[in-house]
Amino acid sequence: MDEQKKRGLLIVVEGIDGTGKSSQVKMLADALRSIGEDALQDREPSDGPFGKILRASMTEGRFSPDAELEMFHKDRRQHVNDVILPALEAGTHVVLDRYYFSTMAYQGANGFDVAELRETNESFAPAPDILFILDLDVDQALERIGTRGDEANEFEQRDALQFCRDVFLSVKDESYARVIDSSPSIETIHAEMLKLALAEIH
Ligand SMILES: Nc1ncnc2c1ncn2[C@@H]1O[C@H](COP(=O)(O)OP(=O)(O)O)[C@@H](O)[C@H]1O
Ligand SMILES: Cc1cn([C@H]2C[C@H](O)[C@@H](COP(=O)(O)OP(=O)(O)O)O2)c(=O)[nH]c1=O
Repeated sequence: MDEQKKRGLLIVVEGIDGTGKSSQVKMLADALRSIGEDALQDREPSDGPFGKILRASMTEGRFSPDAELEMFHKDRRQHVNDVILPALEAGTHVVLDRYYFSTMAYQGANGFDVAELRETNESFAPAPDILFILDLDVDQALERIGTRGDEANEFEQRDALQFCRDVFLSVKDESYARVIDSSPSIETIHAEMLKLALAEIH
């Protein structure tokens, strides 16, 4: 009997802007493929139709908070059904840059109830097999993304990012969560994440 193909792992990378998510997701997916694992690198907002609308709105003008939240949920439903679940069932690991924890954080900072956001998302989106929480002091993160905007904008941005950092850390005790200090070098962080991912895969 041919061996049942093992289901892929959903590996999620979260953290505030500037913690190194995009860098780490690419390095981890590349490293897994280099050792013969099937791995898909992906992101939310996704590259699907609703994700494209959301990304365009970041520069062309934001939706109202309610409309934006609905669009994130539409994007995630389509992404889960058409991309994530099929890949996992085919035995492919999905290494994801942002997921519903970012909804809890950023739409939570926008006034929505964080617990409700989690409940709504977990009613249709599978929990991750591993969640890497890239953690970094907000001021260090702002240094990295180089946005030293005008004073008012900076305080507002800093407060929102602190709220987001606290939301990400609020799930650190879940069995699938791994908090990663993001102040060391990119290579040091990558080595730690790869080791933790391989421990779950094998
Ligand atoms: N561990 C790190 N140490 C120093 N700089 C980093 C580190 N990780 C990422 N960076 C830099 O910070 C910036 C944001 O990285 P990026 O991967 O885009 O983060 P994110 O996707 O979380 O916003 C980039 O210029 C990147 O080179
Ligand atoms: C996935 C997701 C992202 N976002 C926000 C976080 C980012 O500011 C923005 C775009 O995501 P992204 O392209 O990852 O921006 P960045 O490179 O700055 O991380 O969308 C939400 O507000 N809610 C969500 O559910």
